[in-house]
Amino acid sequence: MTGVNVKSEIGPLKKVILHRPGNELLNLTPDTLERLLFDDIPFLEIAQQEHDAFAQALRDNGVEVVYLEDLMAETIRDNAALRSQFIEQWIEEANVHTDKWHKILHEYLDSEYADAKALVEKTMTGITLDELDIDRTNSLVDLVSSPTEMVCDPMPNLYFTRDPFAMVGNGVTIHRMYSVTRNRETIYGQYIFDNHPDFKGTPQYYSRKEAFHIEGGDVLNINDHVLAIGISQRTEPDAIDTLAQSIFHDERSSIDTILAFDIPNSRAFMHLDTVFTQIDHDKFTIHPGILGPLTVFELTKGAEGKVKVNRLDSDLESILTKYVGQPVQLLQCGAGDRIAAEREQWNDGSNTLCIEPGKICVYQRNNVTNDFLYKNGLELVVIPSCELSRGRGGPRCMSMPAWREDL
Ligand SMILES: NC(=[NH2+])NCCC[C@H](N)C(=O)O
Repeated sequence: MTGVNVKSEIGPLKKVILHRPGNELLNLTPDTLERLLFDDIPFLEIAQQEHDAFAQALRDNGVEVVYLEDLMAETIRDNAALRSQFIEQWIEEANVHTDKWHKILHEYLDSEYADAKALVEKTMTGITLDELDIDRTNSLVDLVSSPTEMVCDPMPNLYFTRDPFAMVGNGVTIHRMYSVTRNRETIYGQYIFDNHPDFKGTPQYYSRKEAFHIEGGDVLNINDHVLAIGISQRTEPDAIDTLAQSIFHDERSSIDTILAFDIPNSRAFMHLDTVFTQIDHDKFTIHPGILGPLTVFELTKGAEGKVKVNRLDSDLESILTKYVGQPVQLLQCGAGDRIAAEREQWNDGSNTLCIEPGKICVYQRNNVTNDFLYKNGLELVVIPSCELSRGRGGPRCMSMPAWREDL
C-alpha cells in the first residue's frame, strides 16, 4: 500500500503509523517535565509493553502497523548524502549553532551510530555531554556545564504520532508545532514524505516552515468533503486559513468545507481530539465541557480563489448533524457523572481510535466511560494504559492512520 487515503475518522483502518516509546523517556527528569509536556515520568519497560499490546491489538484487527523510526531509517539507509543532511539539520534544530559542536556531534553519531535505525533512535533519545569524547578542560563553557546536561534534548512526545503531521484525504499536512520541544518531531515526517518510496509524491498541504502552529490532534476528517479543525491551545486560526487556501486550491482534494471549532485554550482540552472523537457513522464520544453554546467558523471556497468564512453560533450536536448528514448521538465521557468525566477525560477517555464503524480502541483505565460506550452498542478493543497515559494522550493521539477504506 503506497500513498495515503484517509477520508473519514471511521472507515476501516488498514495502515497506521506508530512510534514505540524508547529511551527518550529515560531522559525525562522532574525539572524538564513541564517544558517537555509530560505530567510524570513513565516506567519505560511497562510503557513499551503497553504500546506493544496496542500495536498487536491493531494487527489482530487487520491493521498494518508501521513504525515512524523504521520509515525514517529506510529513508536514509542507502543514501549517505541524505543521512548527512538529516544529521546536520537535526543538530541545528537541537539548538546547536557552532561549527565546533556540529562537528563533534556529527562525528559522534557517524562513528557510534552507523546503522540507520540506531541513528534515528539516537536522535530521538538525545545526547548528554558526558557521552561525548571531548577534552573538557580548556573552554569556560565546557567547564561550567554539568556532564549530565543534555546537549541535544530528547523528544519524549514522539509516541503521539497523531500530532506532527496529519493525513487529509490523499494528502498530508506537515506541521509547525506549538512548542519548541515538539517542533523537531516534524523533521522525520518531512524526510519521509519527501523521500520514502511509499510516501513521496503525497500532496503536502502545510509546511513545517509556516509561521503559525497547527497540530494533528486538532485535525478530524469528517468525510471526503468536510474537514474539522480545532482552534485550540495548539492550533492558531491563521494556520487554518493558510491550510484552507492550499487545500481549496488543489484539484486533487475533494474537501470543500473546513469547520474551525473554537475550543477553550487549556491543557486539559489541548486538542480537538481530547474533547471529541467519532466512533460510528452517527456517534461521537465527547467531553461534556464542550456542550452548550459553541462557535464554529465555516470556511468554504469563495470567488476568485478566496476563502469565504461564515460564523455559526450553534451547538455541537446541531453542527455535527448538519455536516455528517444524519442525526448524531453524543456519548459523554464519564456517563453523566461530572467528576468521572473530568477524571477520565484527563486520561483520554474521549480520545478513542476508531478501527471500523462502531469498533474503537480505548484505554482500560477509563472504566466508567468504557462501560457506558459498551452499553451503547460499541465494540471495544481495550488496551492497558497505566504508563502510556502519563504523557497525556490516548489511542487516537498515539496513532496516525495512513490508510482507511473509503465508506
Ligand atoms: N492528539 C493529542 N491529543 N495528543 C496529545 C499529545 C500529548 C503531549 N504530551 C503534548 O502535550 O503534546
